[in-house]
Amino acid sequence: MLLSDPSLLKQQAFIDGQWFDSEHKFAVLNPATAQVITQVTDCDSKITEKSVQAAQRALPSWSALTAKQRGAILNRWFELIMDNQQDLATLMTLEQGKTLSEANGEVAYGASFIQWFAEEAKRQYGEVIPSANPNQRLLTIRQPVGVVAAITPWNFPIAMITRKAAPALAAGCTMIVKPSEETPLCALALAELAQRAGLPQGVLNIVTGLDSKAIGGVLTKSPIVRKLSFTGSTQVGKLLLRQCADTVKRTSMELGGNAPFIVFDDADLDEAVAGAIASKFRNSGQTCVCSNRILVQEDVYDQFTDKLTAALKQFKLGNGLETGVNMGPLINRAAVDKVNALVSQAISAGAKVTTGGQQQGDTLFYQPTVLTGVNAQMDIFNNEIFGPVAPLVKFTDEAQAIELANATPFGLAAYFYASDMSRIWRVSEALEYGMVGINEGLISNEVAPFGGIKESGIGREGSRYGIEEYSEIKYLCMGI
Ligand SMILES: NC(=O)c1ccc[n+]([C@@H]2O[C@H](COP(=O)([O-])OP(=O)(O)OC[C@H]3O[C@@H](n4cnc5c(N)ncnc54)[C@H](O)[C@@H]3O)[C@@H](O)[C@H]2O)c1
Ligand SMILES: O=C[C@H](O)CS(=O)(=O)O
Repeated sequence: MLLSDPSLLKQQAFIDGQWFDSEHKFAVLNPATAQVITQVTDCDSKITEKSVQAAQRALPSWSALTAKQRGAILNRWFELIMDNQQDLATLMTLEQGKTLSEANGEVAYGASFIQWFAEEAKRQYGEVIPSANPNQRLLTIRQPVGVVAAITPWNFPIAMITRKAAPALAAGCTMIVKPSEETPLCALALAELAQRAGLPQGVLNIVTGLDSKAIGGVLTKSPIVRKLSFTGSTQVGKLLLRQCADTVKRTSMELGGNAPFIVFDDADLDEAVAGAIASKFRNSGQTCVCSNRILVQEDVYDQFTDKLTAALKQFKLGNGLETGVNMGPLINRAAVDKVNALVSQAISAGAKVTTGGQQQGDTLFYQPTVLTGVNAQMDIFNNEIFGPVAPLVKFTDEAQAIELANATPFGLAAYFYASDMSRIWRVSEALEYGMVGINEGLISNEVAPFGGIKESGIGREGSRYGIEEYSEIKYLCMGI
């Protein structure tokens, strides 16, 4: 085994502080080799119901702790995650495929949310409101939402869980997490370290299973669950929003993206190429904030294309465990098929390949690819690629760039490179997105509000706003 602490490899669900087995299991595959890593408990609706009951039982005592007491346990969890960073990164590369260096980065990024919200817990202030009635005194207090369910994706198997669990637990909530069936191992290892940190039983529960519809059905229909925090595709997000309506749950939705990356004629082209590579090819193009359409002003289009193509020809595709590999495989066959279909349709509609454009044999590896001559009528312009393909679109002026950038139902992240300050203000304000990178391709961190508008989501994660998603404001009116 590749782990220095093999006990971090867990195969059972984590419910009510116990490792929970069942007769049914499912295989976790290594996308780089197609080999089975291990088998994991396949939870059904009944087991999911047990996790909801466990979270409900744990709520009174957990929420009764002071914020400082909860923060101390979260800080210990943070320390244990960082102490075991290498093993967690190895587990991540094995089950998700990203390179070890990216996996190490994600472990630290994921842990940073726990460190941040361990402190934010202590700053959940209420307020005294000047009364208009001399016989009344008015104030507010903050209280935890209660039992929270989280459903998370495979592309960031640690960070997408801690970005929810950290603020929820800090606020005094208890949580049931259903990780992606593609990447349950990191979630279970997080639970093991939470238990070592002293997190009381039932506060955090991990329900692993193939039947996400059944598990999600229990979590969305239970009146005990007061909030659903979902990260995943817009299609599933819409479904879950509908399912939450019957019990009027609070929701946080971190959904799909279709990020424009605009290169104006006054951009530093070398900086723009570096930013495009960082925002497009991270995690093999499988992030919600990946550049999905690269819009380049006509005067610099050919120069930018040549620079980007030359840089990508240096990329080394391979098993993320190997040193020197820049990019790993896609997560599964469906992901490769989707990228193949989008590239084929673009080429048939007139796009040209300057590098890549091929799946590597019958594997899950797809070459880093640049397409030129892409237009807004192509499927690749209007769909989230979720793969290592950079479609280049030529534009004439600023107004056309903004129109093209805003021409999708999504509004998560956008990027642009320019040097004129008036343009930077105009474009920043005109882009219909929750987050904008200006001369920067990597924008995610624990201190800033992460989230989208339109069909990219509801709410924010990280930052001082992230904990508000897990607390309720109670108004107290005191007659005197
Ligand atoms: N906005 C963000 O912060 C963010 C972050 C990461 C990923 N994403 C988005 O997630 C997508 C890729 O992740 P994915 O393939 O895991 O997404 P997905 O929507 O297929 O799955 C996400 C999670 O939902 C579960 N799920 C699927 N169908 C369900 C159902 N009917 N009921 C209950 N649960 C269900 C899955 O098992 C998984 O745990 C992309 O669209 C990406 O943009 C968004
Ligand atoms: O896939 C979306 C995640 O939120 C990625 S990150 O937060 O930008 O690392």
